Amino acid sequence: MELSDIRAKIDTVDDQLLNLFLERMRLSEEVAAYKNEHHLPILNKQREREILAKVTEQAGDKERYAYHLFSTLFELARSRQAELINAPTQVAAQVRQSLAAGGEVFPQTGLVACQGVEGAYSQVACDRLLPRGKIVYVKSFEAVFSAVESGLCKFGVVPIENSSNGSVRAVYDLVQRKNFSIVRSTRLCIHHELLVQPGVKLTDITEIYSHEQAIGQCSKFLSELNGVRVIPCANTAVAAQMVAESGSRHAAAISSHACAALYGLECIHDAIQDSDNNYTRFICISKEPVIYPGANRISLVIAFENKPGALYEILSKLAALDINMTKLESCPVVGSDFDFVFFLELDASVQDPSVLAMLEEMERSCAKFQFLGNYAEV
Ligand SMILES: C=C(O[C@@H]1C=C(C(=O)O)C=C[C@H]1O)C(=O)O
Repeated sequence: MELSDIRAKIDTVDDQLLNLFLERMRLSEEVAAYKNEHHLPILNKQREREILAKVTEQAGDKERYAYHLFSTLFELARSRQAELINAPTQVAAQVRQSLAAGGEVFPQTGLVACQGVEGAYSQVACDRLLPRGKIVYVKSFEAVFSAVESGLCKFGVVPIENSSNGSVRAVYDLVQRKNFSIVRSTRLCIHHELLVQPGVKLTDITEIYSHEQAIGQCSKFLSELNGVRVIPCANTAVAAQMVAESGSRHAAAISSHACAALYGLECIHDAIQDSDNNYTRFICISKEPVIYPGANRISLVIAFENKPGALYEILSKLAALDINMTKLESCPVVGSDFDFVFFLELDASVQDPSVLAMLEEMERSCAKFQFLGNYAEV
């Protein structure tokens, strides 16, 4: 048989399939109305199991394809039923409230909580994110969140991920736990330097201080040094301040070029980070959910049932809308038996009704769904 003849037959089958599919969806809409009237749950696992047992038995060697096809049909039927039955989603309500709170432009002024001291990379990020904001320095990431939570500061700035060292888990944990909203983000190119008291040589150094992230980003350089203790501290700028104030001729700090001038230190090695393309992304958080004009990036935390195809189902929704995913990372839930949450970032805006509809669908189908914000990267 010619290829065109086979394809003509496939076309006929597709027509039949489509009609049957539409008929199946229509029937599941009827079921939805019945369930609504009788207060029954959408999911009926037993019924699905029975159908799967029957169709896989009838499918012979195509058993696993039939399983996949019918699992997808159930998913679509349930999703449609949820659309018809469910009360409005939380994400829709949150988006409505956030857009209303957003006003015309991103605020130009306000107090911003920033971890560290003058010269910290977070301070550079603060200047970029809110050029006319007034910085309040605090000791830890947690303290940034507390300052915003208590209303002391309108905004907080924290690092969220680094291009060579991955996500800053502590920050992701805080954003989730405390229900904060991301309202802006920025990316800084980070160059680390080794700073010492004037005149100190590399061979004099026995202790190097820096923040854990910076230590991780300079691992190659550090592995080539002998007899040196690497000591984590709160911040790269704090490390420079400590070396300056200690007056020690055996201590060095991994810190920024700006901190050398700020704390009267000398750079004896520059660009010591593993990669020249070393970027850190910082986010600006606020207590209230707000979406400002120009928002084009969405951050989410989701979790779903641990079953084959679960992640695929989520990703297929994005593919269907041609949405670019800029981040997908799985993280174990602390204290659980290998439960995972996923961090997602999308190039999308909730102003697009199809994007909002997709988020609602995700919320309905995911065991956990948290909308962290829709914001602009500046
Ligand atoms: C359509 C129904 O709702 C859901 C979808 C099913 C399906 O698509 O066949 C089966 C069971 C339910 O989980 C139903 O209850 O019959």
